Amino acid sequence: MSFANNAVKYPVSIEAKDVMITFNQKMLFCADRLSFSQGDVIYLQGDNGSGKSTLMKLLAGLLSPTKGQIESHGFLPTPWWRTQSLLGKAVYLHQHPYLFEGSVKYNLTYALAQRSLSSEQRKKRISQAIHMSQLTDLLNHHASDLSGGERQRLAIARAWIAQPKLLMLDEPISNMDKHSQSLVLAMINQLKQDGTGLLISSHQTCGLTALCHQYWHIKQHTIHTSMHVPTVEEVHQANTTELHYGTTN
Ligand SMILES: Nc1ncnc2c1ncn2[C@@H]1O[C@H](COP(=O)(O)OP(=O)(O)OP(=O)(O)O)[C@@H](O)[C@H]1O
Repeated sequence: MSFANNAVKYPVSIEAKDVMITFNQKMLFCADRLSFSQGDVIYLQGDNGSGKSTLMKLLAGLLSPTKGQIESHGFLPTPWWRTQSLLGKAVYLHQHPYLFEGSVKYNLTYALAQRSLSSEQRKKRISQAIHMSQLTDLLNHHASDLSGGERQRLAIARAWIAQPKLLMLDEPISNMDKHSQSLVLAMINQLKQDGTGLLISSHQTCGLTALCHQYWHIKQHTIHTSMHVPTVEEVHQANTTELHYGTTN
């Protein structure tokens, strides 16, 4: 695996230990140990309401666990003025992504504003993203005028440009037709090649989940981890069994 574009000496990681989260006195989920590192590509699965988005928010530092610790390793020291030390480390891309007020072009160029790249590199990366996401015809459109699928495509193109070390994608291909899905898949695959750690939630087992080599499953309020990612056939088989016989465990 190459970390060429994410030039770091040590891969970064976020670790959760003995975490539990409750809402209104009811436990949503617990987990003994979760480790999300640069280079990992993890498929996160769970029924609606099982807590996939909540887990991503915990790892991004947007929420705190009711019990347990979430630690980051290998990142630059947190600035003194930041009270929540996890914020800004693992980037969380919401399934209904927030876009900046302004054009598609502005959204894509702003992503690189804080990175120390030469203007030549900056231009190259932006034009590559525009090409990969096929947003050329929409560049001057206002981001708020885009369709749901286009918004997601733009948000992923923006993340591709910014190239975070750890990126969590919440249902990145929901709302998308096959063509958009394949564009997004290519961008995510390239992030994977560049060593970005990816945690991807999806309801479908598909080309996207086939990129993953770890599996986190939220089932019965517990997060189970495995190095085996279920195939489309295995998921189909499990669903058919549950439909016929009900869930037994
Ligand atoms: N801040 C909160 N306060 C109270 N309950 C919350 C809060 N955030 C989430 N929940 C509840 O926690 C449960 C899990 O929500 P979450 O969005 O994490 O599930 P999910 O697995 O991502 O669902 P989906 O697949 O439908 O997107 C839901 O029942 C939700 O209503």
